[in-house]
Amino acid sequence: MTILVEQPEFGVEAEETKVHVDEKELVLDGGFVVPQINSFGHTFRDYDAESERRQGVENFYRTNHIHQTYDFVKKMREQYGKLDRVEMSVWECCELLNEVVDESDPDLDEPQIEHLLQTAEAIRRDYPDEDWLHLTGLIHDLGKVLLLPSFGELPQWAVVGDTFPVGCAYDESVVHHKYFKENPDHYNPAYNTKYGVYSEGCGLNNVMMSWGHDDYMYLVAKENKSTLPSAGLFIIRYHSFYALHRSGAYKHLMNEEDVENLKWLQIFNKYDLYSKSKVRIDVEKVKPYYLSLIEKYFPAKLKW
Ligand SMILES: O[C@H]1[C@H](O)[C@@H](O)[C@H](O)[C@@H](O)[C@H]1O
Ligand SMILES: [Fe+2]
Ligand SMILES: [Fe+2]
Repeated sequence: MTILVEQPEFGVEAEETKVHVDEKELVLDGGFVVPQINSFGHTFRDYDAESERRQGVENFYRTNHIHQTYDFVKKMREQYGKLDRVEMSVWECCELLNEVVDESDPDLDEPQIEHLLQTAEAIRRDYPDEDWLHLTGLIHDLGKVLLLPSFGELPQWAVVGDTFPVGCAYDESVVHHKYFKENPDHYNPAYNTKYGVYSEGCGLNNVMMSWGHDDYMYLVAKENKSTLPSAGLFIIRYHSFYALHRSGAYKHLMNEEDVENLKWLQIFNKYDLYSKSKVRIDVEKVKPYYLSLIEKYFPAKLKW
């Protein structure tokens, strides 16, 4: 089933999506209600709104932008590519996420497992036949376990937040862009031009993204031979790449397959972002369904 609304153009906020307008909220034809405000009374992804989370989120992005360099990402990819830390199932990993708090998110202070289930269940209601997309919703943020001791206890700036390419100029649409002025790559002529070390249409697969939960979870899914379709893996890998999927930056690096997959990512993003709420999901009730999907698309035990 398809959502019978036009997808917003790049850079156009969801409020402008052509849907039924009901004073405070928007109803997508599939049934999903896009709220106008988050749990803190602000519009979503408003990084300047005065709220209890604002300063912490800005500090987070400052450190993130200073430290995410080309060399750092290369090192992390090599290190984590070994997948030699933990062995466990996908569901065990979901349960671990209960311990995790994300300091980069202005819209959410609930335990992460709630967010996973809220995303997955909202997608399931509107796209009942796309079971791969339900599972993608459930697992897209599992990479945040990198914050936990057995996964190397990485600092928040190396795990969460929006992602962006390294090895070429940092685009102005990246949240709190000004802090890149403190990043050494910003002054390196090999890395600070539009293309940097890349070329027109080279494909995102050849681009190094800032290191975090997206790229890590993609690696885990791919190396453990998940049978999720390419769009599912793409969503996991680039769901935090707002500069691309919301602002349309870096499109010159995409190839044809990326263009196709981006359509699914933009659908997914609505559910990832706007399902964040205080409404709890009954974990035990939905667990059997998700266990059956995990069994369909993943081996019983994965290397992490
Ligand atoms: O703060 C959030 C959070 O870390 C999400 O998991 C990530 O996907 C978003 O891009 C980011 O804005
Ligand atoms: Fe995420
Ligand atoms: Fe998410």
